[in-house]
Amino acid sequence: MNKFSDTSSSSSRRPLHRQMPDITQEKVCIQVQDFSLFYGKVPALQQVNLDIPCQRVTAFIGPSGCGKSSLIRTFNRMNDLVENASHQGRILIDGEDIHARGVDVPDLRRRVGMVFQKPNPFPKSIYENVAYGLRVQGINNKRLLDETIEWALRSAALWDETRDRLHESALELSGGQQQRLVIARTIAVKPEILLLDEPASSLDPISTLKIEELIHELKNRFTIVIVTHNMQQAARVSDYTAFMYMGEVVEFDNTERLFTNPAHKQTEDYITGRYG
Ligand SMILES: Nc1ncnc2c1ncn2[C@@H]1O[C@H](COP(=O)(O)OP(=O)(O)OP(=O)(O)O)[C@@H](O)[C@H]1O
Repeated sequence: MNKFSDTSSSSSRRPLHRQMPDITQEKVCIQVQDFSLFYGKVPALQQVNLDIPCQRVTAFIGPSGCGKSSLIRTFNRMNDLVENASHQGRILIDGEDIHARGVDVPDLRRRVGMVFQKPNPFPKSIYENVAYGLRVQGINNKRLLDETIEWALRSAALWDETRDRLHESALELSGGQQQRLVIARTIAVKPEILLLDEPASSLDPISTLKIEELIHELKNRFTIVIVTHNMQQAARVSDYTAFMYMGEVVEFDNTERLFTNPAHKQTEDYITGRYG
């Protein structure tokens, strides 16, 4: 049972019209405005509106196929790589429309880093994995590389385990270490936003715990958006949670309130395990 699993009775449920959390005290980092996404003619996201705050952890939860990954993948325009994908509406990051003409997409992907479900280290050394994005930027100064790689590995809670084997293959690391290495590689280029798409779902419980602790540490420096199937994980790591269903955001609120006093019956049914 998670710490927020005591859902309240419907008599104390908040009014259904309330959809957005009170984030007026927060600086907004990502604004999703009337955003719809289609694969061919089939809608995957419908009229999504969401303000995601800076330097907080925002979780997307919802049943399989509800559009969580599709939404997170739009934040760094990964959906550009899907041939038949199209969209309507806008996504603003730091107030700028990411689909506007002239946007530098590789730079957007540096600013908005992404970590996937399965760890995907390159078949290179630990050092060269973390150096990769820096070298792409033309940084080859050894001292600067060494310093940044140490910083990234420390930030990803992997330095102590790798400091003596930096030039060994990354593929020799365990799955959990590989996922922390991928996080180190992602943060080495100093993104503003970290997108985590089910980052722990292929890991054992100890490695999962380490990733969750890491998310807690990293949120002071990055805006984090995480997709997870695991509601306990959403409750543990996030400040805000969006519950999605069939391409729509049904409810978005601060995490504790969403799990203890959901405004919508669909949310309550999902978090109490009635479907999904
Ligand atoms: N490349 C694609 N081409 C066509 N349809 C797609 C593509 N990617 C996703 N979809 C469809 O879009 C809908 C939303 O999928 P998405 O992967 O975003 O959901 P999800 O909530 O992340 O699911 P899961 O939790 O199972 O990963 C689904 O109906 C899915 O089949």
